[in-house]
Amino acid sequence: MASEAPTGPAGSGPATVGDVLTLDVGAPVHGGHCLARHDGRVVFVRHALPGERVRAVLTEVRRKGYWRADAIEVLTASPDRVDSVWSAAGPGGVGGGELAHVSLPGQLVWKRDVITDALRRIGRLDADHPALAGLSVERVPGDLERGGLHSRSRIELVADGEGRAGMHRYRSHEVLALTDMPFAAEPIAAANLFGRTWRPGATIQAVAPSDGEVLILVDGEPLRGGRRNVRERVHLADGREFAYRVAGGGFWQVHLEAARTLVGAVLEAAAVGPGAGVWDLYSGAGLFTVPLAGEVGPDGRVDAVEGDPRAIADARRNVHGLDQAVLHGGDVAAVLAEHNGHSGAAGAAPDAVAGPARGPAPHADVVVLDPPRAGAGAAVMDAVLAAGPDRIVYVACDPAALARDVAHARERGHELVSLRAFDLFPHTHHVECVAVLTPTTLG
Ligand SMILES: C[S@@+](CC[C@H](N)C(=O)[O-])C[C@H]1O[C@@H](n2cnc3c(N)ncnc32)[C@H](O)[C@@H]1O
Repeated sequence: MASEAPTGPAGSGPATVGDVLTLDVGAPVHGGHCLARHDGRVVFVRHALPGERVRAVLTEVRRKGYWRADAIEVLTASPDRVDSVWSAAGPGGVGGGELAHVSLPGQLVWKRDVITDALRRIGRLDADHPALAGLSVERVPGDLERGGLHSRSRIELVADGEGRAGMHRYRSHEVLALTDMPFAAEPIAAANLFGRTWRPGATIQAVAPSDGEVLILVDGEPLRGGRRNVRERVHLADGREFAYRVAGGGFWQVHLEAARTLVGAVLEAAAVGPGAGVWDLYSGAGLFTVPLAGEVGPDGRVDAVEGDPRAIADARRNVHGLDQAVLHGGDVAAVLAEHNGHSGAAGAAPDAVAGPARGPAPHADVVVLDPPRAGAGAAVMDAVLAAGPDRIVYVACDPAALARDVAHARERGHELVSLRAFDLFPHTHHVECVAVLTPTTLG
């Protein structure tokens, strides 16, 4: 049973999980929490908003570190507070809907503030850095009309001990059964995932591709047998269209509008023309590789590096007929380290799977990189800088990792010259950035 702990500066005794505190909530921080303090100690509070006063139950207590808490009662509400669009993701519920109690405009402000904070604190950008000055998080088409719901072409569920589809409780392995998943695209919502039983413990993946029927994989196997891949089509605003084969359980941008939005933003940021040399790192099934190969044309070259063999197999098919696209399978750091100091022709990059040369070309005019949440890291960033690009286009799903890599590049003579951010995960803390870095010695 929760107990009210004193909120004064002294004499509160050892705090324990379940204690309830009154907290004045401060700025949002990366991960979907807001910052508060209790007796000088940092408390990361979920389900709250900046400026609110809340009663919050402690969910994690570190003797010498920070605490975590869930807001369970709002004493003074922010104007951005709304009724949660997904109560199952509320206090004590599943993870993945940590901004469901925030208005859609408020979510954009929240995410902008988190990006700005990360780039100032971790990236060491000045408060008035031009890339931050005009930053606003862009909403993608359809989200306002749908209230930020039904935008995901992919969801993953887990069956509980009774075979009911659900998701993990936040920061727990416990599965909570659900009756729906309001972020799933309509074709997935219509697939009756919650109206049947599954093998207890099974992982259920549902994919609604832009071209074709919903695919359901249970522990990686197609529910009804047959195909494991889906077809995706990406239509750009200028009328161009690209087609892809993608492994059902493999990586593809999740929001219905994400692939189109990011390809458009990357092509604009990369600004490559015929004959250019491009590296496309963490290239997946070739979402950027295919259009970049079109931009550089037959006289250019796109070296794509990807570690997942399924994605590389799909990419090989997706770049069919584009001889200027050269695929390299393997860990990005290993492929680039192997290449370092070798010419493309003489290098021995691990598992070069297509094209005339065995390693990425030693020089790149533009490097596009789209790493996983952990970011690229120092070794990859050093290899990117060593390729001497005029532009680095960094697609980031984690503002803190982006900020670390930006700091590394800035210490080595590159500057962040533009930054866009897209809300591709409404009602969650996630946000996608497209950053451009250029050498300070240029121009
Ligand atoms: C965020 S996804 C981007 C994929 C692609 N750019 C897209 O937008 O569809 C990151 C990709 O990096 C790959 N990856 C993750 N870590 C890697 C590593 N160390 N080396 C090579 N590829 C890696 C994953 O398999 C995944 O395909």
